[in-house]
Amino acid sequence: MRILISGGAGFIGSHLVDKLMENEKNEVVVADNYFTGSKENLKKWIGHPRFELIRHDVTEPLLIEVDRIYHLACPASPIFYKYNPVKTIKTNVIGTLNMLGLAKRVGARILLTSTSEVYGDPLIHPQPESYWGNVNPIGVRSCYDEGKRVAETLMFDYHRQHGIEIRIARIFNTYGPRMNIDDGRVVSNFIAQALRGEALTVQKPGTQTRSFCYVSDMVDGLIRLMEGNDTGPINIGNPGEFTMVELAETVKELINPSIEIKMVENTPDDPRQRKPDISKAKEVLGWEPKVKLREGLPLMEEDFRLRLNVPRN
Ligand SMILES: O=c1ccn([C@@H]2O[C@H](COP(=O)(O)OP(=O)(O)O[C@H]3OC[C@@H](O)[C@H](O)[C@H]3O)[C@@H](O)[C@H]2O)c(=O)[nH]1
Repeated sequence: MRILISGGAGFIGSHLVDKLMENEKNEVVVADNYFTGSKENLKKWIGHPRFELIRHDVTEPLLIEVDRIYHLACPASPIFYKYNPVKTIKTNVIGTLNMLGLAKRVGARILLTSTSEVYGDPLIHPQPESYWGNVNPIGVRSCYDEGKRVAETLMFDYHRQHGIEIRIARIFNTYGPRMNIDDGRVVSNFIAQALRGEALTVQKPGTQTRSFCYVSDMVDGLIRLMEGNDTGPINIGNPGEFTMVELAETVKELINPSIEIKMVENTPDDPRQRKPDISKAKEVLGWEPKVKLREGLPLMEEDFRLRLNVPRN
């Protein structure tokens, strides 16, 4: 099978490449513009006969013969997606149109990685796929959450109008090795701060919650969804829910007990609670996450120690 991964040089994308390359029948093509992804994440595959890496921005059309498209391309960290919001919404809308156009032309099945952010600041907890969400259409996060909502709409319209085979995953907060050190998301920030001996920056009020999924579980869920029979949307996330203060305390305990935890200002529209209802993923995909936060954090710590050159004492 020939498989295209848009955004495949990102941290989730590159773990997906590793998993798909294990199957000798797969050929993998990655298209990435390297805005947040990097060649470094794929260096072990460069030159491999079943692997190809293209510098490509999904807001431009791509002509290529493939059987499967994993459409991941889009900056995912709030700092990066808010940096150039017009570009973010173009990536979600024009990028998804281009990927759907390609799927239509070559008859490929396409999977969109949507997001838990489609639920906005949710009024239902935990969030099932049937919940329509509580999203601010004109806020600073809208380029991403409304962008992904339009991307989901486009997927279903191409499915209904043109019979394209679609799959939609709603990804909840994901972490693991190869995240950018300066990614800006909370787990990578806290681990980098703990290793550098800096205070952990908990954004106020600190009682907001997130549920963190380790990247290998995420990749397993995405492949099951692609190869299964259900269009989705399906939540893929770990239901273990933590406040940001609890997360900071856990990182402090596991990585550097001598650091401080300080409260800092937050950004607008930060969702107050988030936890996936994964009953559909269990039932339809036979999927549930295996790696607990206390197991995943040390794996990420190892990777960050190497890249930050902070050896264990
Ligand atoms: O240094 C920090 C960074 C973040 N935070 C807090 O940690 C929480 C999580 O923030 P992150 O930036 O890691 O991620 P968010 O949950 O806001 O968004 C993420 O959600 C799901 C994914 O689909 C998206 O890729 C991403 O947008 C927020 O409440 C934020 O205020 C801190 O307390 N300190």
